[in-house]
Amino acid sequence: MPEAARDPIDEPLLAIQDLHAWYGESHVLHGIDITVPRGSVVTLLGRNGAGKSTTLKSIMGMVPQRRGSIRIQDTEIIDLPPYEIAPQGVAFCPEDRGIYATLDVKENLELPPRINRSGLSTDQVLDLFPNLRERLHSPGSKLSGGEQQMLAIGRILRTGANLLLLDEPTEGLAPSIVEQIGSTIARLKQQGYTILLVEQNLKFAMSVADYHYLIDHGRVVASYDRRTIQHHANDVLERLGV
Ligand SMILES: Nc1ncnc2c1ncn2[C@@H]1O[C@H](COP(=O)(O)OP(=O)(O)OP(=O)(O)O)[C@@H](O)[C@H]1O
Repeated sequence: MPEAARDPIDEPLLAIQDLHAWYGESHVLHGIDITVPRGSVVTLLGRNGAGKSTTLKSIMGMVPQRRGSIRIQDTEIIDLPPYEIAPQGVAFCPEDRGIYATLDVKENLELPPRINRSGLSTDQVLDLFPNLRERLHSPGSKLSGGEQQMLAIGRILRTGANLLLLDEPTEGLAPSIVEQIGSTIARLKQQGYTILLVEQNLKFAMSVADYHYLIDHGRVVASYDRRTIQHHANDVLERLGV
């Protein structure tokens, strides 16, 4: 089939099948199936405790007990440790953003190792987030929530990852900053990045994503594309408990 005629869903960059995960005795994911096409933005929606963060952490190898299949392109990563998963081109931005309070913006940015040469330079990250350029020598503890989020995203762009896992990037941010994060995600998508993000803000999710998975009690209970989610927005809001 010619490249242009192919449906992107045929070319998943990330494919998760029958993923189970445990914290000790506690079985929290019960057979998750998710496909993330290359170059798409996909959201995981669901109420608190549904298993969204655990899904991202499982991809990154940060949940010690997991079973099923997680493939990045053609590589099975379910049994790999995090330091072997990152070189597959995947990076994780945690919900707490993971900014080191005593390091300044430049030091925080330059901390993670590069996994390949396609990683952005510090200058390129600062072009993407001009606010950070003005704060280059401010310690992490003095940054606003929005600046911390931009720094957290900028930091993973430096690594050279092309699959970005973002855990609630808009949480606690003012509407104007949420808008900036939305524009950044759209720009990253245009540049060819693939993004899987956890969101509770449905309006934001609908504005940035191509596909959505609704998670409840560790299972995918519904999935939507850009068009179908419009028809089910009320239903989804109810399931999010907002
Ligand atoms: N480190 C942990 N140890 C034990 N249980 C955990 C741990 N982290 C999460 N859980 C539990 O696993 C379940 C799924 O949590 P998870 O954080 O994946 O949910 P979530 O959908 O991301 O919600 P939230 O937005 O509240 O983080 C919840 O019952 C939670 O209490």
